[in-house]
Amino acid sequence: MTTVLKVQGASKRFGGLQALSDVNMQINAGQVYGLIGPNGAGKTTFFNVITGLYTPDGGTFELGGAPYSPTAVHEVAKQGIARTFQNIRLFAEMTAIENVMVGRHVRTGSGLLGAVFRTPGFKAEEAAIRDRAQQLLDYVGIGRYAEYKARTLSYGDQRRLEIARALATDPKLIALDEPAAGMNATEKVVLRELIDRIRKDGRTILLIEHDVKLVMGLCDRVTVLDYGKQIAEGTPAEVQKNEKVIEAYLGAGQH
Ligand SMILES: Nc1ncnc2c1ncn2[C@@H]1O[C@H](COP(=O)(O)OP(=O)(O)OP(=O)(O)O)[C@@H](O)[C@H]1O
Repeated sequence: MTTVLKVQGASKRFGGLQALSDVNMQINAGQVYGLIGPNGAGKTTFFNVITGLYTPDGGTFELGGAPYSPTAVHEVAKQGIARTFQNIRLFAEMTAIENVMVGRHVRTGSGLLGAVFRTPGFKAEEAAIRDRAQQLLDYVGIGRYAEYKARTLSYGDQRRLEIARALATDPKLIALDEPAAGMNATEKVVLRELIDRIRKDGRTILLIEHDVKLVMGLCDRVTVLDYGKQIAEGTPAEVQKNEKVIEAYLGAGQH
């Protein structure tokens, strides 16, 4: 089995607060891996650390068998981790397809500056990139909105657009930060089908999610954080029975 992401001893402190202490994670190719825990447990901090948004205080990081140092977001994207955000971060005034095209430029020669200045190299690549972006919009189910401004899409569709943009970088690992947040039951079903399809198409997914039903239904393995510590790791069935996990959730007033 190929390991896609291997993290050992990830730690991050904010002043007096140990937001992550010594967290380990191994995600194998083709897995959907869940990261759960009560509010403030450190899930987003972990995402921010592995994607280069926060500099870790400690830890070793491997992606696709090679060490990587998560020091800059752009470098991590190039290395092969793409992510979405809890608070959607799209270019609101750009069209859906342009948002995906920006994602694709991580993988092309002319880069974002080429896109901005429309260099000759950029123009040559643009048609192919646009085709690929349209395919990705179709893939996530919002192809008909390609020319709509991102801000005019429904919340659920904006989340799917973020996933399309992440996929555009051809990532080794796609990290989804609460993709179901704010979605209604019907949208959640569609999202679940999409994540399942992404996995079947050979991608590896790391998922932060509050919707425990969604996590338990989708994930192969789960890590549970509480106050920055990893209190459980295992299959959804194992984790659900774990006493520490039950306590952590009840203590946080969640069920
Ligand atoms: N940039 C920061 N500066 C200071 N403290 C931070 C920062 N980012 C996160 N924290 C703190 O670290 C702890 C973990 O926060 P984090 O956002 O990672 O939790 P979470 O599990 O993602 O929570 P939620 O489910 O509410 O999103 C919290 O106590 C939070 O206040």
